[in-house]
Amino acid sequence: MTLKLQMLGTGSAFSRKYFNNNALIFDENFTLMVDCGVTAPTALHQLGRSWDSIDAVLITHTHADHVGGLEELAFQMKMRYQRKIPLYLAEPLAGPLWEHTLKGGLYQEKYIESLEDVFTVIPLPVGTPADLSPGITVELIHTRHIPGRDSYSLYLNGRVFYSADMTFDPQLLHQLVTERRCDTILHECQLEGEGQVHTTLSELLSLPEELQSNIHLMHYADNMEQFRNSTGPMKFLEQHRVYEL
Ligand SMILES: Nc1ccn([C@@H]2O[C@@H]3COP(=O)(O)O[C@H]3[C@H]2O)c(=O)n1
Ligand SMILES: [Zn+2]
Ligand SMILES: [Zn+2]
Repeated sequence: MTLKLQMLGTGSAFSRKYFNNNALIFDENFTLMVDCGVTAPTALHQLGRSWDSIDAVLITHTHADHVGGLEELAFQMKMRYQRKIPLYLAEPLAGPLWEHTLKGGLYQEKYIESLEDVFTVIPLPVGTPADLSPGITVELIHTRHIPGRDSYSLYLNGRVFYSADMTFDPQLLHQLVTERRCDTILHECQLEGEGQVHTTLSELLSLPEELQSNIHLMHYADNMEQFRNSTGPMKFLEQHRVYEL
């Protein structure tokens, strides 16, 4: 079975052109949504897909460009489709996701009083692969993003690294490629300025060229076109295009 990737959006948090950096990862049998930001409902609509076509959602961390569409997903599944889909996430994210992000919009006495009332909440282990479907395996890797907040990257099917939001970690990238057979890296990329909470293009360009040739860039700003010829062998992922992983 071929694993496929379709980005619902490829933009940075405040992008207006490219939408939030959310993904569909799918094969013939199963569609996983990776992060569900503010723009995810519109992105799905533009693709002609309904919420009902999503089998599960996975959350990497609780910034709005990654979880801001979950309220609609929860309401639509609960009221329109009468379904509870799996919500995969690292266990430390579950409390904050409900208490700090979703409760304000979703809470209803005796109807929606917890995350479990709208999703089948499935905590994922960190550092150990878990089967989400017969063809999709995910290992969470705890990575640095915002001090004092948990955030996770994904290692898919033992060969594809999905950075989500993270600061530069060349050691991890080297280790994945040299010791763990990683052949595809989908990496966030801050095009300009210092990388306080993200990984910059300059940092990625400091990696060996062979490693760069495995990297596809995402989570980029609206002036991406200005950098088209400045990324070495790295290519920008495009919103809505279907890639075989
Ligand atoms: N210390 C911080 C915290 C946040 N931010 C910006 O807010 C965005 C939240 O979503 P993101 O995709 O993680 O990108 C963050 C920064 O743009 C930032 O630039 N510096
Ligand atoms: Zn983000
Ligand atoms: Zn973030």
